[in-house]
Amino acid sequence: MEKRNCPPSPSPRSTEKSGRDLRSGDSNGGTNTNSNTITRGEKGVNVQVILRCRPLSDEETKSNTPVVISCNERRREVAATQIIANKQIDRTFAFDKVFGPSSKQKDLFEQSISPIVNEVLEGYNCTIFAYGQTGTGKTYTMEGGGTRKTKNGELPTDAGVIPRAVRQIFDILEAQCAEYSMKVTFLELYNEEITDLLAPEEPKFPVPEDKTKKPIALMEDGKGFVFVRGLEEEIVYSAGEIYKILDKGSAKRRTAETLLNKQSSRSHSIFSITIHIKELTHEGEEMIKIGKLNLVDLAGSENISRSGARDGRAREAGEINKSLLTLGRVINALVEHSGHVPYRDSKLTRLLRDSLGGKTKTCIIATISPSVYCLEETLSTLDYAHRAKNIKNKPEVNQRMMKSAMIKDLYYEIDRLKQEVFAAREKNGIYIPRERYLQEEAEKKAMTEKIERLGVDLEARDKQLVELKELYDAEQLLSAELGEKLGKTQCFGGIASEADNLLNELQCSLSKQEERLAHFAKKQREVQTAVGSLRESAVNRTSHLQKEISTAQDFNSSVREKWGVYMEETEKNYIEDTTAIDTGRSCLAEVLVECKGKTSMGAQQWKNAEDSLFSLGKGNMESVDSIVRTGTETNQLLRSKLSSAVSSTLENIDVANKALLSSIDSSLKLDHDACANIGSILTPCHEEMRELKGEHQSKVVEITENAGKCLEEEYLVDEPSCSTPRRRQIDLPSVESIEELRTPDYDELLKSFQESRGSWKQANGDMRHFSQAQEPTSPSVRDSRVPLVAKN
Ligand SMILES: Nc1ncnc2c1ncn2[C@@H]1O[C@H](COP(=O)(O)OP(=O)(O)OP(=O)(O)O)[C@@H](O)[C@H]1O
Repeated sequence: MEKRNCPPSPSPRSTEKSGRDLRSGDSNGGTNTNSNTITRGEKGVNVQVILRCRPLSDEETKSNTPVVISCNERRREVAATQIIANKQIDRTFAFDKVFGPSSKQKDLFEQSISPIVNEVLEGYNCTIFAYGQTGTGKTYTMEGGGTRKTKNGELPTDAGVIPRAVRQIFDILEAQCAEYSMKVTFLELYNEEITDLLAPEEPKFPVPEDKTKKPIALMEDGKGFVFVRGLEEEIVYSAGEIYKILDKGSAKRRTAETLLNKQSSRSHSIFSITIHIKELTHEGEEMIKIGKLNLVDLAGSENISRSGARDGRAREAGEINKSLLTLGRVINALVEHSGHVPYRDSKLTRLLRDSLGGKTKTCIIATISPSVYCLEETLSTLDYAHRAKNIKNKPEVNQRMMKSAMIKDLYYEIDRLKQEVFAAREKNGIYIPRERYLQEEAEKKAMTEKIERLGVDLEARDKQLVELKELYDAEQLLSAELGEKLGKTQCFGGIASEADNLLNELQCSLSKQEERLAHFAKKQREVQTAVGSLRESAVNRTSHLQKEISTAQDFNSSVREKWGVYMEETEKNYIEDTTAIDTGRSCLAEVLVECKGKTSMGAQQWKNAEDSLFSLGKGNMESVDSIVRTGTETNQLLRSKLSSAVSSTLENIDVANKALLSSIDSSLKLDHDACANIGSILTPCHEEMRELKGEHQSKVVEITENAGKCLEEEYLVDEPSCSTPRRRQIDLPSVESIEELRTPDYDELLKSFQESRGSWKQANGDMRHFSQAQEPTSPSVRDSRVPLVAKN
């Protein structure tokens, strides 16, 4: 809140550290001892002011932001520390209740708000404001933190005043088994325009954001009560629904990014809960008790330029200031008991008129930050809130309504709404019932005529006034002349008394003229005031009508647009449906034709069967019988034969199966034995082969060595020695020796092998294996042996 917007607060009695300045300011002569009981003076009840200081945010803690606020909850005091000219100065403020940085949502509600909610249930109107700089926790206090889910029906710990109040209302009413209904409204005030935050989302098509939030009008009824025309009222059946409504409303709330708080809300919001409770009088008459709770979350009260808002939001800044400024002025006027309280200067104060000096019970929750960087704003908030403590309201319980009267009222309301709906549905252009439109037009005309008449009257009276003034001046002149003459004629006694009389008469007439003149002047003033107010109300009504007409036109064009789209869609669907129906119809016809053919064919067959049966039945009934009988007998015979054949076959199969199984068993056994034999033969063979291989290798080495020697000794190339060499005896191998080296053929090899094995087996005494190995039965055995022998 800008300093210049603040109401001029009494100069603080600041002290240095040693002394403390307690600014109780309670006009009733001291601080409230019981914060829950609002101080009741002769002239009314003081507005209750609660102070809440939020904790440092994580970022502030990380950056070691110095704390300059200390809260003493027990003494209900808040102290702000300032350093001025190197001196520490503490300024202390007392409130009805103080909640420090570690205070819980639950504590604040139970200690300060819960009693107010009880009073709402008693039939009072109550208002709770949250006032403070952006980011100090107004929304947190009113709505709650981010947690939206309820656990086992319990509210989350960070739930704020609104959900807790609703929960308490439901709990109490249900415990009392009361018959009641509850409805809520949620509106936003931004740039002096009111928006319904619960209005259904109208446009299906992309519409600029501002158009979806149509401003709605603030009206005054005949008794001077302010109301918001056409505001959506949602009936609530459970506390849980409130979150949905809050979410719906909050999503619509305008927020703009500022340097101080990214989600800083630049608008005021008013959430109202109205409860109707049925009561029975002693006489058994049904009465309705009505209580209303307004929960107001004001826009950030800080200095706009400090928050970083720039050109684009100049108007916004101005308008927000306008509302808060007027709020401050209203508070000032109330505190100072000025004759004129400027409620009408802003919509906020018009809407909350009854909460400020009216019949409503009011509580202000002032929120502050503990940071040194917010000290200026904090002091401003503390001053503001402290000053507001002196406002006195005169709370009154709302008059109970007779149920029957209320029902009657509701019927009227329903009728009015029906008319509006009808007009909206039927008419093109203006969406108010024709009757009302005509009435308003007639009123407007009458008012214009009245203004004109009054204007003419005023002119005539002006003329009259001028004439009277002239007359008065002439009389004054005459009186002066007569006075003079009287002086001259003093000596003449008779003449003097005559003149005296004349003078008296003249003075009498003069005073009469004066009276008439004053009367005319008063009349003229009255007429001028009446004309002024008529003119003002005419202008208001005209602008209101224009607004309504433009809203209606907007609505009309959007409906037309929707209607166009709807017609297009319908036509498309109609064409699609017609085609589908045609296709279906032709398919059906085809199927029907087919069915018909099949039916007639069936009928024909049926007829044929009938005919043949008939002819059979007629002529050959007996023969048919005998045929059937013979057939049955033959059938039985065949069946018995078949069954005996089947059983004997099955037996045979069984026997054959068994034989097959036993032969398979013996074959398997033989196989097994053979495998075992082969295994026992193969093991020694393998051993032998290894030995042979060893021998062969040593032989190969020997041969290679011999060949080398031979080459060296016998076949060296002769080198020239220039002399005739001595004759040498060359030792050539004989043909037989060469033949000996040749590999014998397979049969011979086999034979020699068998002989060698025979001698080996005999040496081992295993005749059985030997005899079996002599004649290899399986080709695999032979195959595996041949290459082994050939290799070695
Ligand atoms: N008493 C508190 N305890 C814990 N966190 C808090 C408290 N008060 C505020 N905060 C946190 O501080 C941040 C700002 O709070 P909030 O949005 O309620 O401020 P505000 O005054 O409503 O701001 P604006 O004017 O921009 O709407 C939020 O993150 C909120 O959770």
